Amino acid sequence: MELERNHNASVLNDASPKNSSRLGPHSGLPKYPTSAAVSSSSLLLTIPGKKTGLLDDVRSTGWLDAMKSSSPTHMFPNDSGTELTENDIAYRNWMLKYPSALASFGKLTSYAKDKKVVLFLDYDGTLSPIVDNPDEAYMSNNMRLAVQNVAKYFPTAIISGRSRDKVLEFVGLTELYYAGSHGMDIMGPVSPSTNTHENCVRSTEKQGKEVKLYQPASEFLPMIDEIYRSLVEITKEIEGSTVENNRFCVSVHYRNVEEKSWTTIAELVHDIMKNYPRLRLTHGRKVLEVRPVLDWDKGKACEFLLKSLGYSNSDNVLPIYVGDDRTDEDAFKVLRDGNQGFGILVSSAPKASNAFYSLRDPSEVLEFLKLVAMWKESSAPQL
Ligand SMILES: O=P(O)(O)OC[C@H]1O[C@H](O[C@H]2O[C@H](CO)[C@@H](O)[C@H](O)[C@H]2O)[C@H](O)[C@@H](O)[C@@H]1O
Repeated sequence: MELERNHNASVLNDASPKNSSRLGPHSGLPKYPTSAAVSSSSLLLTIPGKKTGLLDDVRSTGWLDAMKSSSPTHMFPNDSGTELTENDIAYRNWMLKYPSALASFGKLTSYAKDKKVVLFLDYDGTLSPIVDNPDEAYMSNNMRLAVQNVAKYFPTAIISGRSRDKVLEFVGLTELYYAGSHGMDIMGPVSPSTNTHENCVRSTEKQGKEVKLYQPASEFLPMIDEIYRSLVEITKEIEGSTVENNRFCVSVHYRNVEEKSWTTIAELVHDIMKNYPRLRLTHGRKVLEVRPVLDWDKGKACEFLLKSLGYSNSDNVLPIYVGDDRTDEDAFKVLRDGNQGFGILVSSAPKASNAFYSLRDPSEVLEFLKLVAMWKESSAPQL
């Protein structure tokens, strides 16, 4: 599995930022204009030529392996004093490399001293538990309150694979910044620093607030709508499958599909993708995600938002990104490579990551956010 290999290759030995000085695909006839004709051409990714046409590509390219491993079995370390299982031991060993952000909170606050903390939060599996029905992935009121509290003190952005409107509907907090469609639909602060970006426009959101909208994949909208309709059509006979239109990308869910039909679903999606060389496929948690071939992801979205906030190349900022999914790794990597903050991986199973710290599940994310707000409240100057 390519992603796993990449992560293993890029994970550093020292999981703590302490040693850091700052902190720390497809061919076929194109149906749409080629890169020369699109305004975001500088963001277009080059995808290696696809091997010619066999259906067993699905197996040879590792799609099925990736589908099977896309949502790891949950393992809960045994804290009750009884004998540890192999899984418990594996998780504990893994935590040596990715320490708990709760247990390491003192250390984290020492990095944050005299810096402006900026919080980036993924939605599904981070703020809301993973559930069978994507339309019912609600976050708890306690979580909402905790996010609202941290946002009083720190610029806070939600970075999700969902459409921006959908994630805003779930979160319901207008004081935050939002990046939907894996960062391809950003609603951020108005600032002159990002005005030079193409596809960047000022807008007024429903509550009258002036915001900046950045949608680097806007010319892909007709293509995304078209493939969404085709995916709905071809998967309609597969019991349990659902297709979600996330505006600039599409999710094909197979969480509720019997495992024996996964090959069929993979082959159907693979076949359709052959007609769309300008779209690519990534894997999430029991979901296949179709998105534009664009050099833009959650990591780029973080960089864009930091720049909009006036913090690019700043030593005085500590960005913290909390996420559970493979797509969050792009953001973890940006922070790690830039020595400019750290990622916190939400996972109850060991996995290679570019994050520095870990939290086990959304309930620990809640505790973490509460601690962050309490820390700020207790360190605020008394009037
Ligand atoms: O970036 P995220 O906010 O984590 O969004 C990633 C995908 O999340 C959703 O799917 C996942 O959560 C669902 C609800 O718990 C679950 O049923 C599904 O199996 C998971 O893959 C969302 O529905 C997708 O569109 C997002 O791309």
